[in-house]
Amino acid sequence: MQVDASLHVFSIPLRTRFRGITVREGVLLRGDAGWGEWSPFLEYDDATSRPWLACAREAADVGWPDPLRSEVPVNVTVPATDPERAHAIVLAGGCRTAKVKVAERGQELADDLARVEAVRDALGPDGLVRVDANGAWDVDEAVRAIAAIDRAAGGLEYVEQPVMSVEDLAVVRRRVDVPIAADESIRRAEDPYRVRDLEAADIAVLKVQPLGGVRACLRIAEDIGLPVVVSSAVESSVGIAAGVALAAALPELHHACGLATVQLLTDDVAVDPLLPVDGMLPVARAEVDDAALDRLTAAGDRVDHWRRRLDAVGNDRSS
Ligand SMILES: O=C(O)CCC(=O)C1=CC=C[C@@H](O)[C@@H]1C(=O)O
Ligand SMILES: [Mg+2]
Repeated sequence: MQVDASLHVFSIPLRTRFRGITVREGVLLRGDAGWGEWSPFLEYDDATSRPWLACAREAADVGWPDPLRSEVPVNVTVPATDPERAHAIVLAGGCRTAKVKVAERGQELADDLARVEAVRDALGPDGLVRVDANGAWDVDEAVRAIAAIDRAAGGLEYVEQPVMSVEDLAVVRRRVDVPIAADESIRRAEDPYRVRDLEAADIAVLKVQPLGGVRACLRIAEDIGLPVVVSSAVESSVGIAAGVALAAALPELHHACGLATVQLLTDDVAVDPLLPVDGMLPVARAEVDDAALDRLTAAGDRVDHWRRRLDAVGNDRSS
């Protein structure tokens, strides 16, 4: 049993391995405005994890700006899995846009081509296919792979972070016809605005936890001057609600968002999990389900781990 009822450590297995993880852990914090989620990935250091905490505190203590829309279009997220599974995930997802992971370590370009072909087959000709390489290619690999994947997909909406550095991103953007989206070049960069200054991307992917919350992201969206795709960090519905709040408060939203990732989890902490209906998520806070909290409570040593981590990040004032 946990002592502090306003703090809860959860552990939820994933359906399919995603970004190297099979279980999602994090902390739910309750404040005057409701629940917030703090779930920096396990390998992140204290400084990297601090904006994630600002996002959780905004949710718990203050709440979010008023929404400008009542629902948000989303993509189904397809892990770097085999074509049959990718096909089934897209069919089950019920979305018109699919985001497909490519360039996974240990796989070949042929694996990516087979996966995007299967995704296109499942979506039909009118759906949109986008891919995310998480910066795994060098410039020449990216140029070759993007052309091949674009053909296999029957046309790509965009490619997210094909190469890691923002300088290389700018070079790739000038050598391919497919639009470029920046993710790590914004959320992991010392200066997110170099993407704008180097004209390195056509689209900005914004994630509320790594970038410090809804208000912080609204400022970035305004200053960066690019169309925005709000994407998740594979949170429970409590964390996803913050991303939905950002997508709902953006003055303009032209693309589906990467916020349907509760589908990647085997369970959730909410009474009504934030799952898409006809490719749309409702703009709503997640109501936490006490029975789910009990069911999904992390083991004692993991609770201790997260409490220590929270103390370190909360008390560290070095930046
Ligand atoms: O954007 C989506 O469809 C889902 C979220 C997603 O892809 C990611 C969430 C968290 C970590 C990342 O590896 C990954 C991404 O790079 O965008
Ligand atoms: Mg990405």
